[in-house]
Amino acid sequence: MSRSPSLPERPHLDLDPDMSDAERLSALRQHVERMIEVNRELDERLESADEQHAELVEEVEQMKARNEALKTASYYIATVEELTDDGVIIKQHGNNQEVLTDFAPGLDYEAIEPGDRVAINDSFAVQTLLDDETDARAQAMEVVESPTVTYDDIGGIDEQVREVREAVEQPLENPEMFERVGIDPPSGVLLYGPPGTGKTMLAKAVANETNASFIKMAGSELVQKFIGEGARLVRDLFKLAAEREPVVIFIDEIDAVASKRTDSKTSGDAEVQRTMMQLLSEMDGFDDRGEIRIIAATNRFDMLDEAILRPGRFDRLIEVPKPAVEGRRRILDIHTRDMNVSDDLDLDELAAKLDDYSGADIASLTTEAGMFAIRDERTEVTHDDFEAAFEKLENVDESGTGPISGFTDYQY
Ligand SMILES: Nc1ncnc2c1ncn2[C@@H]1O[C@H](COP(=O)(O)OP(=O)(O)OP(=O)(O)O)[C@@H](O)[C@H]1O
Repeated sequence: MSRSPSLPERPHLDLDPDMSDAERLSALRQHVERMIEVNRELDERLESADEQHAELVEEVEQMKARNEALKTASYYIATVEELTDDGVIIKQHGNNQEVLTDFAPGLDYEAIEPGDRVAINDSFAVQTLLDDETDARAQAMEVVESPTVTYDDIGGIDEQVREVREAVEQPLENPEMFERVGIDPPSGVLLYGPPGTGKTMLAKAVANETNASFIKMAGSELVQKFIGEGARLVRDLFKLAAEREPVVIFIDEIDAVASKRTDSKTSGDAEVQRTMMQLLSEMDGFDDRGEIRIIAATNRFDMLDEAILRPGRFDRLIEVPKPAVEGRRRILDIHTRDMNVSDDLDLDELAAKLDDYSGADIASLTTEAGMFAIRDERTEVTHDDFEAAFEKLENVDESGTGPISGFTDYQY
């Protein structure tokens, strides 16, 4: 907005004592005329300032309304195809529907170009331009430069740790070994098993031990939260990985994007298919990708489309089960090692009774036991606290509202 020019100068009346009456009269007349002129100029300025004020008030109202709308509504994502005199042509992601529409009031349409991604509302009006920082890419992926989880933090699944190290660590650290032997390293590793058994930990630990970055993407989010963007995000995921080598890509809940084909032809299914095809094509072009290893996880092995299990894709399958009693004992050890526990704590006894508990369940149990001590204003956690925590979690489970991940339904 341009600044207003300075105000007109106030007229000055200069009367010389030697002036004749006629001269005085003429000077006064001129002064009055000049005053009228300045007054008129000021009136005009005032009017235009009023107009500007009204415009600004309207703009603020529009911004407020847009802000509110942005805060409350959920939008669809579209790409701008063309800006025409009649409006803007956009193509909605997901269903590829092309629509001639308009911009919401107050949107700076000059900043928008074909190819830009925008958010549109139910009536297709363009609500906002999505810039790279608010981009779904940033939200959909968790990037950890150097994860801190180590193999020592993982209990009860030593054999799985060994297999993952062999499939992921060796190709990253010792690629020439595979060349010399003349075999391709396993392409992708698929960890399957019930929730909360340490699959994510395992992927993070292997990234940590190989000094690789860790990029996580959740399959369920791809299809539920970033509707219409799945394929693009998968492409972005591999692009980002290539920028960050060495890197471990972790795709959690891969069943959400790679489940068996269903017969229905809904656009949702087509979208999931597109996302999976993109994933497969990225994996097929994987050989020459250098130091990128890919690990996926699922609780629903039975749901997976066989296409993703073919050689060159997820060709190393590792089952991560719930821990047996020795595993539970080890996990209890790990989760109590930084706790201030009393001498009476009998972890063997606890491990024996935590039948069907996952690692995540055991982690909740130890936190819960600590909470009992805190409630009693004690700093030492006793065996009874663990018993009380156990009772509580068992009851929560019976009422069906529990936080216990291992007790959720799964098939694998
Ligand atoms: N084997 C284990 N050893 C030690 N802690 C474990 C183990 N498994 C799970 N945990 C605890 O449970 C938490 C969740 O585990 P994690 O996210 O690795 O499970 P997951 O198998 O990836 O689960 P989901 O299938 O639900 O994604 C961990 O942060 C850790 O505290």
